[in-house]
Amino acid sequence: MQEPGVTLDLVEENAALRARMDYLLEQAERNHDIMCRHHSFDLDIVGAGSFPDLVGTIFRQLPVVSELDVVTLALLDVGDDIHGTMHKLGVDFADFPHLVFVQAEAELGFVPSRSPLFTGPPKPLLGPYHPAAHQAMFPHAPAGLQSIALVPLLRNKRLIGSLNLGSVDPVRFTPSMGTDFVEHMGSIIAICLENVISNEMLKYIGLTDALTGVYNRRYMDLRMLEEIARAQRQSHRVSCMYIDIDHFKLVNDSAGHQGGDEVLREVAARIKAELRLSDALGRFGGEEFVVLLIDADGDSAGVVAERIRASVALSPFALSCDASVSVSVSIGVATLGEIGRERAIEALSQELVAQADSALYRAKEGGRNRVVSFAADEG
Ligand SMILES: Nc1nc2c(ncn2[C@@H]2O[C@H](COP(=O)(O)OP(=O)(O)OP(=O)(O)O)[C@@H](O)[C@H]2O)c(=O)[nH]1
Repeated sequence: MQEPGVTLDLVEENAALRARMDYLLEQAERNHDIMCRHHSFDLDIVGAGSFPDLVGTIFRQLPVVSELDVVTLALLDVGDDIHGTMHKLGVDFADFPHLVFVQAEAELGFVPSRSPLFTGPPKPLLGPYHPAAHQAMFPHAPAGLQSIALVPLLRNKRLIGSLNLGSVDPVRFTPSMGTDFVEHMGSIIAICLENVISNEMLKYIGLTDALTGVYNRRYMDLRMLEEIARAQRQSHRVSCMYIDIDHFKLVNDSAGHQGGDEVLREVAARIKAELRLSDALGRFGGEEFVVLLIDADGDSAGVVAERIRASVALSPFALSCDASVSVSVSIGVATLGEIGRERAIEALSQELVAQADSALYRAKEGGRNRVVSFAADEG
């Protein structure tokens, strides 16, 4: 027969073990849950089809998945290439207040190793949040932000940015913590970022004219179909301008091919300066540009065309060879009338460009440096 004290000890021990097991089971379930959420987050970012889709997913999901109070991304963007290209592709950065662009590696805050023995890539920095040192990485830090992790984003051992995690919990990130998990997260995010950025750059190259930076003909053809379809749905007007530099051959002959290229770039810039953000400017080839004016009737298109003509003719073009050259443009304008639903969009698009081209022909015939609008009776 056992003594009563021994039985009591066993019961207590049993209860303690049971409580410990319940705790461990709860932890295991919680970890499993976190793992599943991270797995689904990984799948979502790997599947992101564009730059805004990727950064949007990171900013939306990561704070929830990792129970963080703030997540920011800093991208190393020497020469403003990434920011500039995304802007041209229509990314609205106001949608991403936690996205930071830095021009130099030093701004990311990773201290380069002073040890001659260790020259590896930077490691994550975990610890307390100090506004003076870290505010640039957290431009909209939540009140009471206490601890942070700055995780380097590396591709082929090259720093491309940092993933910055923040918590109001002072012990969420401490210098003594292991960094395997955040490094793993950083490496997946770095691959995804590099991937979408390269794809967006390729998309941009495929849609733009390398010399002037404006859209190319392929883009304009597609955009025209899109805009005419929209105009058909919303019953607004679409106008088109065909712009051709006058006697451009003479410009090339006098200023050389390089001087001619500079003139093409400057003409594109002067045209663009007169347009609304919603309008589209493309180079159709050689010295010809086409502008698509959204929600603009014939009269307002004529006014914009006249502004463009005047701005090109107003002042000579200063060239890098110290010479300057005076240039003018001729412009043909056409507007789609009531867009009946029975007409095919492709046919309407071709007709619009052909009418602007025909008006341009008249402008050239009429003496150049002028704007001519297509008249319906030209047929
Ligand atoms: N510099 C430069 N020249 C180009 C480029 N593409 C086409 N050209 C030149 O543009 C000129 C076009 O000449 P033309 O079509 O005869 O027309 P134009 O001299 O402008 O005369 P009009 O249009 O009748 O006023 C040619 O000399 C082409 O070589 C380019 O990318 N760069």
